[in-house]
Amino acid sequence: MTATPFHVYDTTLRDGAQQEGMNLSVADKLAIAPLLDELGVGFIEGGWPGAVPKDTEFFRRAAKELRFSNAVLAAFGSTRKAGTRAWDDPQVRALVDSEAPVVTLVAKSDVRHVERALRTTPEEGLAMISDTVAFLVGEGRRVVVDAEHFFDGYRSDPAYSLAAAEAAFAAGAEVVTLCDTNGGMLPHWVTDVVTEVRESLGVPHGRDAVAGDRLLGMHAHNDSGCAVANTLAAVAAGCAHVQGTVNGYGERTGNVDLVTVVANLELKHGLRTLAGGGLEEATRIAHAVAEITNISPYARQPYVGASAFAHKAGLHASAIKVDPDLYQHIDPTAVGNDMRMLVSDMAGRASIELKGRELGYDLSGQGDLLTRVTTRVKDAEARGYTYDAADASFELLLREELTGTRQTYFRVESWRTIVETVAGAPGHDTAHDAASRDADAVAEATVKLHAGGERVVETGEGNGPVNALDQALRSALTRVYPAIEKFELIDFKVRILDAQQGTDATTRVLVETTDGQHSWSTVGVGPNVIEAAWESLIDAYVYGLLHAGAEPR
Ligand SMILES: CC(=O)SCCNC(=O)CCNC(=O)[C@H](O)C(C)(C)COP(=O)(O)OP(=O)(O)OC[C@H]1O[C@@H](n2cnc3c(N)ncnc32)[C@H](O)[C@@H]1OP(=O)(O)O
Ligand SMILES: CC(=O)C(=O)O
Repeated sequence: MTATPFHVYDTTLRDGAQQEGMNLSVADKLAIAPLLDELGVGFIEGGWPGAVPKDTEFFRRAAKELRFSNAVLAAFGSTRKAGTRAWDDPQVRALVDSEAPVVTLVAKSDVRHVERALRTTPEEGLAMISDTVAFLVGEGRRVVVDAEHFFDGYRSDPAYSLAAAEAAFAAGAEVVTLCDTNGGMLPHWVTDVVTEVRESLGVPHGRDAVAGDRLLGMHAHNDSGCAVANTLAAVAAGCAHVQGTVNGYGERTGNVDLVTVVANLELKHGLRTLAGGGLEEATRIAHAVAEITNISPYARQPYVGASAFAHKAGLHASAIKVDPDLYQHIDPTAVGNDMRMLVSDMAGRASIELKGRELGYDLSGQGDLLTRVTTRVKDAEARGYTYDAADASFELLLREELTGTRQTYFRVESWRTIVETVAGAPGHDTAHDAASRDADAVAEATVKLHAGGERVVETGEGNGPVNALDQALRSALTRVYPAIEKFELIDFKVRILDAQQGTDATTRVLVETTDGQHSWSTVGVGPNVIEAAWESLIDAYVYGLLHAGAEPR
């Protein structure tokens, strides 16, 4: 007998899509599925054919268009309706028609749900499970049974929940997944229930299972904040199949984050769960899925978040300089992530040295320089600057200390901006209220500067003063520095730092700029929002020119 491989079962395309605000098209699903296969999951649940028209179409196209290296497709659906026959139930037939080799049936295993939600008898509830599983097995399908509300049901009436699981196994189900549908379980409850169920049903522990053995699975939701812990507890207690979603998408507070689960199992328990070394691609894949779902990745997500290995405190950096393991639970490359140093008022010299290394500057052995930069950063942060969100401004500061001079591509003589509403302008209606007149405001900016051996005076128009300044600066500089044509301001964040000062408050402006390939962030601070934005904008242009390799003219 060969050992049964551990099952990693992804339900991003089905339960993940049940997340509020998520709406996956067929094309989105067809684009996500290959990423899940690349990650190395064994099962990809594509949706509920027969119930959701897009899912029916997904299975139709997937059968023709997708070829997986690691995964098989699973079609999800429910057991037959009460009082019907499985082969007559159109939704059960749609599961067969989907041509998915695996069918996952949601089945009621809490007798209270059978009586109150299905409005049928406990006996008919069990027959619905056995008939449907037996029919699908007869149709040549591998069957997984998702025993809905299993933990709640078992804690209230263990005999019925066990009978539901036994009915599924006896009819030929390969896996019975114990579902914490309401997500309220705690890890020690999960340990107790899984252990008792295994013993009652004669299911071997996952680590001892061989082909043909009954297997238990775990399907966790995160309502109690314990989804990962509950899934790990279930595996430790003997489950050999885990279900979850990439990025923890799902109903309410989400399903368990499958990447966190497999990273813990592989890196902490030494269990082989994914095919083909996909864990090292996990960060890229999780972010690529987030691009398709159009939900911004969560920076503090375990393992794959942008902040998962970002270090801010100076003391952490000083130890990391000796050995990164001193302040990291794993090597970030194991999940395809990177260590990053954040520079802020909490930085020490070690933070600056490591940040310098990250940016390509070897600052080792330059104690005085490190002290000067650390002091400048702390002083500037006390005045409102923030460098952990503005790497480009930090690099300009560092270069200034390294070279003793600030790189200048142009010398600004003056700048000015005006905002006005023009009566009679297209779309302007003088009869409107004040709020609508504000909507017609236009901005104009003038910059006077010296570049390329000339004095240049340019104006720019925009929908706001910063946009107008950006336009004017661009017009003034592009002829001398053509690289600027590719620069685009993509984000602009304003924060009032001492709000109790009212209109006298200090303002911080963060600007993000791209050249189409890379993006960089800069910071400016001032009593006036436009002044702060101007400072940030100038840093953005200087940094962009520096990295474009422009020669000052
Ligand atoms: C825990 C989970 O997340 S399970 C996945 C849930 N996902 C979804 O619900 C998304 C897709 N769902 C849908 O498109 C629709 O809800 C459908 C097509 C499934 C059902 O819609 P409708 O046919 O309009 O039925 P309606 O919502 O009124 O009632 C559901 C029916 O399913 C029955 N049912 C519910 N659970 C089960 C089950 N596990 N097994 C068999 N029948 C079930 C109910 O008893 C009810 O039957 P009735 O029509 O005889 O009263
Ligand atoms: C099956 C499922 O999605 C649940 O019980 O949560």
